[in-house]
Amino acid sequence: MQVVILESPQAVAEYGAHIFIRRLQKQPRSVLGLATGSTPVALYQTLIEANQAQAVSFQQVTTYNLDEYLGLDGDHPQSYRHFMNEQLFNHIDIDKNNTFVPPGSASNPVSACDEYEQMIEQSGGIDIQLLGIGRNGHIGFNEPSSGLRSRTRVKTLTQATIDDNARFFAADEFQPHLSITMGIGTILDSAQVVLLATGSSKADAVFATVEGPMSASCPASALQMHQNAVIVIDEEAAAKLEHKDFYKHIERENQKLLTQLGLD
Ligand SMILES: N[C@@H]1[C@@H](O)[C@H](O)[C@@H](COP(=O)(O)O)O[C@@H]1O
Repeated sequence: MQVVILESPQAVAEYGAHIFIRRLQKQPRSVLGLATGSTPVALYQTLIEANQAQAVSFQQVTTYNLDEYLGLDGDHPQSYRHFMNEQLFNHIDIDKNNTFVPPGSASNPVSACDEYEQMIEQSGGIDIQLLGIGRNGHIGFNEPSSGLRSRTRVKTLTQATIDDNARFFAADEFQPHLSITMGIGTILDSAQVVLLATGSSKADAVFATVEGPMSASCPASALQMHQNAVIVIDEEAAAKLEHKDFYKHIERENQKLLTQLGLD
């Protein structure tokens, strides 16, 4: 697990975006795993700017989103499909037919989950998966107690997650308590994982993810088992890490090596 600690949320977004940009420059046909929430918004903005400056193209890209609320149609303003259109897809040269979000309004959500897994597999698997993290350590909507090898399925949201996400819904609006989410096993199958976290409200979850025991109590801690996981965080989110200085030292050494090899 590589831990990159940066000064500000903006630096986190740019560092994360450049991982995607470099990958797309090398491999324009990439399959990207995407995330919602407030954290990735600045990263998406950086990708939009890079696309508009013609530094990167999404014409051959396929995307799979992590999760969706069960019971919300893609046209619903609080659906994650709508979020992705607004925050990214409407502003880049991607073919929307190649963008996939779990179908929140599927008549049979159980078989829709299996189909989503098959579609990812048929695309050749995910090259880079972007993740945010919930305050309780969830990734996607894999809440604490999720199986560490779970696949795409219907998940019940915890009250903590419902409360955290209530800010996006009007007071009298229907807020789903169920979701469809890629499983932890699905996420671990991605060739690379990039998790972003910013702000002090994420410090406990980041600590449990990086330095806690691997446990279903903190679903993101399963990333300790991933061969290529990068955790990009700001100082506030890193505040509780015991080995913070060591991670910074490693990152400086990595950068030196990349410069020597002409790969920076
Ligand atoms: N399902 C999403 C997660 O994928 C996201 O990581 C989390 C954190 O969101 P934020 O970045 O707004 O803190 O929110 C939601 O619950």
